[in-house]
Amino acid sequence: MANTAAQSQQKQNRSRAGSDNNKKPARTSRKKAPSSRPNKSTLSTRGDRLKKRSDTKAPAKEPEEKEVPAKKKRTASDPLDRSGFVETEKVKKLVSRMKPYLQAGYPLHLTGPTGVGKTAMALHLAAQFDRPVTLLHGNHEMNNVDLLGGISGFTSDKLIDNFVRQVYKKQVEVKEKWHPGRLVEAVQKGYTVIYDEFSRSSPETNNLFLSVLEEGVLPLYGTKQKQSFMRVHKDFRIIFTSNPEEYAGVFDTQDALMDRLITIEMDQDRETERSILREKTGVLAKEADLILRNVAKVRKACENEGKHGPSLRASLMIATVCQKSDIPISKDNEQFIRVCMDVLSPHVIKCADVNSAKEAEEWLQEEIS
Ligand SMILES: Nc1ncnc2c1ncn2[C@@H]1O[C@H](COP(=O)(O)OP(=O)(O)OP(=O)(O)O)[C@@H](O)[C@H]1O
Repeated sequence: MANTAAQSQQKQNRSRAGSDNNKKPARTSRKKAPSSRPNKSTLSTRGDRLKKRSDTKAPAKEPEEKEVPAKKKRTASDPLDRSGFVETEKVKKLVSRMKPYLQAGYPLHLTGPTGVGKTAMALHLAAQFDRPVTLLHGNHEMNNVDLLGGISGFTSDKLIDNFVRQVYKKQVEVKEKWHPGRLVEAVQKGYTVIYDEFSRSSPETNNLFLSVLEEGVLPLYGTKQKQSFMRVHKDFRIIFTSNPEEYAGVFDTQDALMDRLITIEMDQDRETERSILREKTGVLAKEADLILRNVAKVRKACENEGKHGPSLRASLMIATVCQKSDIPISKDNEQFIRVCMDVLSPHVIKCADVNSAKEAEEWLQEEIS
């Protein structure tokens, strides 16, 4: 009891002190609660004032997540690292011919035989715009779900009301969860899309691109979203690649889509191939010439049959293997001839008048040594 009386007395004293403080604030209370206003004596100039203000500005919100330009994220093993891209005069001219179309927002279509450098060029062009790059690879199984996304499961909200013991109420709300496809993200955020070998996909799938390219909207067919379409971001760009030889037997490229593309035909001359081979593998000029000559002989045989022969890829393979295994690149070296045969035989079987791998090797032995 005595204790309670003492406590009540203390309480009264505190409340009196508090009312005194209201009239005339005590120094101590000021110290305890420093004003958020800066001290005048330290703000003699406007510059100082501005400085102080910005210094005292609290980090109001989480820093916004900024998109790192594609260029800065690249590493040597990244396909978007273009440091290995060889720009000869011819390649430079081609780049400056094609870039303005993309800059103006038009879709570009690179066409040409296999291995001519369409994908390499598309990646190089895409890297010019410092936007993230989305790679799509055409195939007959690709459908709208791959591009637009689909329902990838459910989310459920469960509410259990068990406040009164005898009453138990459970409410479950189940919602379908939509996982946006890669085209949706690219269209929404303004990425550069490379749609490699687009003619391998069915015309029904490629129909999606008609309204993207013409009306600047992506229809969200079958996604069960409230909005039926999405506006295309102003930075969105797209580069298609295709191999005309593949049109036969695959799907006919729809005229409507082709009509919306700016199509550039690509080929590769000996000089460009030579520069790429030398820069990418480090072989000497005479070594590059020997490899290119051997490949050219098989190409010629293929052309005579109306077929496309070995591409620059074959030359790169031969040069890389020889460089990595210290195989002398010389027509008198057995190991080198062996590598050429292994790389080129399948093409000889396809093009020359031979019936077996053995005959192909004999053909090559005669032609390249
Ligand atoms: N300018 C270049 N600089 C460096 N490498 C290149 C260049 N052009 C082509 N290449 C190389 O040549 C090879 C074939 O090029 P790429 O894959 O781009 O051909 P493609 O035309 O897309 O072939 P496909 O139709 O078979 O897909 C690749 O190894 C590529 O890196």
